[in-house]
Amino acid sequence: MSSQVNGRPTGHGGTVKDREIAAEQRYVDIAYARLEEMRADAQAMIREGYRQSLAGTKGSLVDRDAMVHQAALRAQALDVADDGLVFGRLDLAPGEKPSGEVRYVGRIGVRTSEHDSLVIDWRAPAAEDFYRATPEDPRGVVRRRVLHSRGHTVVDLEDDLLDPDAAGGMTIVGDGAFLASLARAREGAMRDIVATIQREQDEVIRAPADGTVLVRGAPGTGKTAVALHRVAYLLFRHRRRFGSRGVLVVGPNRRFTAYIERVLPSLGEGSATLRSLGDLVDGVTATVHDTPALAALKGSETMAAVLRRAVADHAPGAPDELRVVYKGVVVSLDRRALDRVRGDVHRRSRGSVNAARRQVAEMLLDALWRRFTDLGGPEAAREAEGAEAGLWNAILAADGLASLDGEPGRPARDGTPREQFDARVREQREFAGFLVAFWPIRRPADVLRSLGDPARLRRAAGRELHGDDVARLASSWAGDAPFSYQDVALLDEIDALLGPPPRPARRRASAAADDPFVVDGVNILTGEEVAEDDWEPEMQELTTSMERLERSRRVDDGVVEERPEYAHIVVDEAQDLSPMQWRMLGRRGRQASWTVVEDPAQSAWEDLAAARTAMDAALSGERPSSRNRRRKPAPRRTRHEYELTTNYRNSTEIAAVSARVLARALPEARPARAVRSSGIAPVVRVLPESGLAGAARQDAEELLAQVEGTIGVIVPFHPAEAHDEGTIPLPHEIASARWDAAARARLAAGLPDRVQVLDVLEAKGLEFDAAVIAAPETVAAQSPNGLRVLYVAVSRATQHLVVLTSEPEWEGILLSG
Ligand SMILES: Nc1ncnc2c1ncn2[C@@H]1O[C@H](COP(=O)(O)OP(=O)(O)OP(=O)(O)O)[C@@H](O)[C@H]1O
Repeated sequence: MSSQVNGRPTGHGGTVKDREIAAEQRYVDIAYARLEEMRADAQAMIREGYRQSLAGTKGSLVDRDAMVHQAALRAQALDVADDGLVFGRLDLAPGEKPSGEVRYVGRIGVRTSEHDSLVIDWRAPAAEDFYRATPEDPRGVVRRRVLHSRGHTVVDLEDDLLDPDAAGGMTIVGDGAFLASLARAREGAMRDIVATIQREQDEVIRAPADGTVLVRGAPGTGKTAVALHRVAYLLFRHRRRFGSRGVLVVGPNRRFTAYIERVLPSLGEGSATLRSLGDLVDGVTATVHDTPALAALKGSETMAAVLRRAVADHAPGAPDELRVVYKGVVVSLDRRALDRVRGDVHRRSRGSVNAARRQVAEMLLDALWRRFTDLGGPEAAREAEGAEAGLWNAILAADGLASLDGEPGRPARDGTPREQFDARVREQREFAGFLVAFWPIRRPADVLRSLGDPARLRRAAGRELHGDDVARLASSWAGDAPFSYQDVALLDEIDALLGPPPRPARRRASAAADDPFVVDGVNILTGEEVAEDDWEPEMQELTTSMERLERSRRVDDGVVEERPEYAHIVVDEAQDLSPMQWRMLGRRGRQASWTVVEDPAQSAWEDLAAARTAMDAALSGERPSSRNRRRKPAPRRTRHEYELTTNYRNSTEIAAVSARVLARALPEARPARAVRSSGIAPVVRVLPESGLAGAARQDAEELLAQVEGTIGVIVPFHPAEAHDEGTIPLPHEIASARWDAAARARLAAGLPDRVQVLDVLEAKGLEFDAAVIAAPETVAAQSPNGLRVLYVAVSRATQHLVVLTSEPEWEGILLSG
């Protein structure tokens, strides 16, 4: 028999619950005392590592680095565990131990100095029952207890009785702390959920490490939370595999990555790389979104072929004639001849265009030699040479010296005529200058900007783009308009075509002596002076691969030299990725396993089928092709699919509003089940359009008094200003002009930080205690998938939802379906 209590007074020593809390506190104190000792050990190990480095041998340097690195990671994990170290307890049914075994679960594993377990790491197999046991399938667990702590202090408890028959006299304490924890105020940054992970979520977190895990679920079902906990799990269970090559987590925008960035460190995992789709390419940060129509164009796979042709076109400003003089004969290559050389090099060196200058030089020499022989050059040269030698011999004879032919040591006839020709041409300043201008090292950004010239873009477009599309695209890249989120994927595509520039040619002078392109100590292909001194790689200190990835080297002109590849990639909000964005991710994970989380019902992307095909290619490690020919399908990797069904974010009241929007956007889709009622009814107010912004501000101010946490004011999307030039705005674009950056800044002016004013695209993945949605009618009309975008907006709030509209029918749509 067990007794259920909700904090009933019990005379001495407070309530039953107080007594239980006090008992748990004693255990937690022991765990913290041990944690303190473990920390001291880690610090001692770091000191020992540095002491060894003073010994100074190369071997000890490596040992020292490894030791310090491991100890530093350990110390970091121990620090993280300091807050809420122990959060769970399992009482198992009596088995081998007559009274039943007790297991404590926490953020990290803690053992006594005799190696007995005090706390089990939440990711360890022995902790699985904590998340998986249910009354239907108790898995040997009689009671599951969640401990809520503040710092080192246990402040609350909540029990689940899973096996009443085995409970004996066990005390069960419970007052719905889990539901209460869902209603807590949101602080503007996502928190970990280790203490309350639910069974269906745990199955995803601990899913097999190979292949792809694909997770679907409606807003608020914990997809993001689960994906992040899975990263912590994978790094814990497969540290060698995932820790060395790294894990990449990709979110839709920077606001989102800022929102989730604390979760992994709070789980003790600081090593994963977190990037948004706008800053995946080093050196570029997207700040704007394109209009839906433009984004659809830029995101479509057609762009791959367009960019391939753009890269193969001549560089802006490239000379269209090459002239050299050899033995008095002028040899030149005209535009057609140069185009042939360029085309040949591009065909052979796709993916390493920037490093192909040597090939270009060799092919130019071939073409020049052919031209020279066509001109009858060798005979002319022989005559010129004969005349020249005769002249010299006459001068030498006058001085009583031997003739040139007899001079020892002078290889007057060094090499074949062709070799002599090449050597003389390479020495000419015109040739070296031409090479650099004809085959400059190109940066992806310059190539994309060059497509701001409609004539150039038209050449690259071939028959793949309509005239209007060419005009729209060109105007978006002209001048110094900021790069958009979709542009980042295009820059990565160009980068993949260009490849890295030639590696710095620091090589031994002896090797350089054999290189025909080193003329007078200068490499004419790179302009570098060749080092005189023997160069050997320095003794490099041991670094982790993460450090190497983060250092992914860049040369002065901004070309990315190495594109990191990861062992595991997590893609959040995957329903919004365009085919070109999938190609960008695919390049970073050819050997990777993947966790992909998505909600197709929240997709703003029109051509989902094309995005699916590109996703499949990326996930299977297929090398993207830019040709239209059929891809050779790569072997399909195992795919594990999951669906999350409970909405932990929205109150049932708000979930009902979002379900109505979903029913209009996608009648066949199923909303998730919300579990918590707030008793607060959503509000829809109808106002004249001109009053919407003012009312939104006023509502935000009033909500400040009603919620402790964050407030989101979500307004229609405003396309990048620069992209509007010269195009006639559509009716909904006129309306959206009211929500430009200046208008958003006015709306936010003077309000505290916990109020955020953001557009519907930025709101993806975020959540707030209260949300004010302005102009749903505009959001719905802004794109073919406008209703799905609105569905995202209305599903952001945990407690209060206020919608402001100028169209009276929206009141009915949102409140009564
Ligand atoms: N098991 C849980 N215990 C406590 N809170 C949870 C749990 N699962 C999810 N939550 C909370 O629910 C909220 C929604 O989670 P999350 O943002 O991961 O959902 P999502 O499915 O990614 O939503 P969206 O599709 O809107 O991006 C978060 O505040 C998260 O912390």
